[in-house]
Amino acid sequence: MSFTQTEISSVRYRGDHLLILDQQQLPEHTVYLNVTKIEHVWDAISKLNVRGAPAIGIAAAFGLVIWTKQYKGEDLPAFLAALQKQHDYLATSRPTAVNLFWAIRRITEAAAKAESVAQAVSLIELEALLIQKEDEETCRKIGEHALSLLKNGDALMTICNAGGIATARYGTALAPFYIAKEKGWNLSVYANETRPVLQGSRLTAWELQANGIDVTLITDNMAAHTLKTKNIAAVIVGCDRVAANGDTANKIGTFGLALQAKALGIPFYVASPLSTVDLETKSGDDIPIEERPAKEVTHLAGKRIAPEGIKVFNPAFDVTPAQYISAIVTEKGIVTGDYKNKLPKLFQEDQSS
Ligand SMILES: CSC[C@@H](O)[C@@H](O)C(=O)COP(=O)(O)O
Repeated sequence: MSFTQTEISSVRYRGDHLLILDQQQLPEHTVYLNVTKIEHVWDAISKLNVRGAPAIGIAAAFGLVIWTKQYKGEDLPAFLAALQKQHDYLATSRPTAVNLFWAIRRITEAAAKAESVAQAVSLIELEALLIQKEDEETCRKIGEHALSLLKNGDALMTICNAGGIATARYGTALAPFYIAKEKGWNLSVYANETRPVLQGSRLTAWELQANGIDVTLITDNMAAHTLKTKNIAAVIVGCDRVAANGDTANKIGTFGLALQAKALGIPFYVASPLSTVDLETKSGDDIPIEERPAKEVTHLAGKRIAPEGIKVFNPAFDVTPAQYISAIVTEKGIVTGDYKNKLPKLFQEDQSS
């Protein structure tokens, strides 16, 4: 199967239903789930059919949209109270990626401006469409900024999937590869397979290969050796939540990569939309880390690979302390060091522009 960046779309809004690219079936099958109910959106987020911080936010926002389309009633306060309940319900689907909470809050805030239920429904739809459109623009800008840290011919390393299918388009950490290709540059990337659920091998390798980008797959325990021997210019990763002090939660294994990069003197970059920066979370210690079912560790492709009854620890994310992060690349530019003082300034500029 081959596609271009224009065709990649993790969430497609179709008025009364959503088409969600089922990322659990990739790379074997490219299947869109037909989603007609908010409960299905909750399930799709929780079961990783749609995953990646921005895509989770987009799916949740449209989940509220399809709920409004089924709502019967003309009383605005009752509608807003019911909307808040649906907001709170979706907020329980996954805990770490702050884009989920950011997006559904934007939806309830948009609805609060309405003077009738009909107007609220229309404002909610517009807001969800805007969140999706803005994310595409944001990702492109992140890609352009990230590229300014790189040069033609560089080899990089990444983990998990922070690509087009984790966002509206382009991705965050993978955006520079797409922009580089447009410019006729040659960037190559080593993708960590990303146990336990293999977003690196199933998604990143698939997405980049389908777009003609030079990608080499490695298992997670090959990272240090690869960094040391393959002349890697930088590690670039996405993120699920950046705390006010720059500590960053991303897919489990990211912290290990940051430590390895530091030990080898290789820059470690985090690609982050401002929607993933959470100034209300003071430090990495305050970021809730999702723990997922043991079966993700004890089984591979449905086959048991560990003894029955074994104890399992399965954190989905880890936190890289700010001191290991060479730069955070946002749509508003690149921030290096002193994140605590510099990150809030990006939001101030955001409001004045
Ligand atoms: C642009 S996506 C950024 C992050 O959400 C990504 O790196 C990641 O860790 C995703 O984890 P996942 O558990 O697959 O949702």
